[in-house]
Amino acid sequence: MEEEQRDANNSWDLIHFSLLDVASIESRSGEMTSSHFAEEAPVRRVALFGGTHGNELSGVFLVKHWQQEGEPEIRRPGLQTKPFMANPRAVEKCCRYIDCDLNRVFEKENLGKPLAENTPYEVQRAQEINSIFGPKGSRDAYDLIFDLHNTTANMGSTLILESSRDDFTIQMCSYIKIFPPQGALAPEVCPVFLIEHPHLKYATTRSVAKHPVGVEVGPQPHGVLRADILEKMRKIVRHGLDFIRMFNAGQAFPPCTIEAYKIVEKVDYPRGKNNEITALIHPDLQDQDWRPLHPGDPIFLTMEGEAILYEGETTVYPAFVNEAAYYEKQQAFVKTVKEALSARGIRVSQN
Ligand SMILES: CC(=O)N[C@@H](CC(=O)O)C(=O)O
Ligand SMILES: [Zn+2]
Repeated sequence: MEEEQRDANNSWDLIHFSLLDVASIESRSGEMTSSHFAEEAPVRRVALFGGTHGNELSGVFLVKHWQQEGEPEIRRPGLQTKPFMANPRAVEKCCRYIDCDLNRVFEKENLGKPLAENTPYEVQRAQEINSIFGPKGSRDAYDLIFDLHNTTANMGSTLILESSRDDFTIQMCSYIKIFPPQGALAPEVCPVFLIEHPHLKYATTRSVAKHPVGVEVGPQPHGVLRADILEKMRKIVRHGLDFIRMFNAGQAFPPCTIEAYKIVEKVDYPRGKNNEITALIHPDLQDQDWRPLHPGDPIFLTMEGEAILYEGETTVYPAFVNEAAYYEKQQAFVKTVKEALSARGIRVSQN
């Protein structure tokens, strides 16, 4: 991403940092200690999932590598890190999924369903994953899962969070975004995408862990490996693991506020009578993920050359623009809004 946006993001962070209201942070916490740090359990069991979608090859390739190499890159003192291929049958076929999207089936209902002959492969696999890394929502669940994805959209290195109340993952994102030398991925920014929403949230594979973290790096076509994209994903994982190690070792992290993009709406393509797509993503919107979309800006282009405009009343920030995997989900892009995400100060509990 370009300098301009990075500067904008940084100044935005700074403004909100200086406005940080410590009293409101304190009021969120019953457990706050006298020095204003919430104590959290150590994060000891961490899984690295690749191949949740079998054609998103950065994660597939990294997980295969880490499994072979005996994990030197991902080993950290006091941490158990497990690289894991989430959908091996889809990986083998280099397709997103076999029967249904694995990254949508982790509702409690599916996880507890008795298996039958016609149970989709991914639902069976979800139950296996839940028994290895969950059970979802229980004390026995893995502490944290990094779930590695690629997108065909120009989203850069995006971190996906599921909850605005998960101090640990917000602190981790803050560390990855802004810590020395100038942010782990400098000069690139690392947008944080929040999928918390009453209807739009989906039941992800990583949601079996206590702290789910999605890593979404693009643009990369499905079924293709790009060295630049792989390197970005790898850096995020390394810095994420460093953060966990420092936290477990007793480092305290002060309250922080980061900029996030929160999902507000999915937008479908214009469609004709037989539900066929009648317009393409407009060239002015293509590759413009995380850039402001203002009322009146073009979003689609018909075959007759007519621009279809964004008719909303407020500026939004599009993401997953022209994601290949979302044509079947009837989704051309998602609208997000900027939101400040605050976390309490945290440090590891001693008992
Ligand atoms: C392109 C793609 O697969 N994106 C992921 C996003 C996520 O992991 O939350 C998905 O739709 O499951
Ligand atoms: Zn994916």
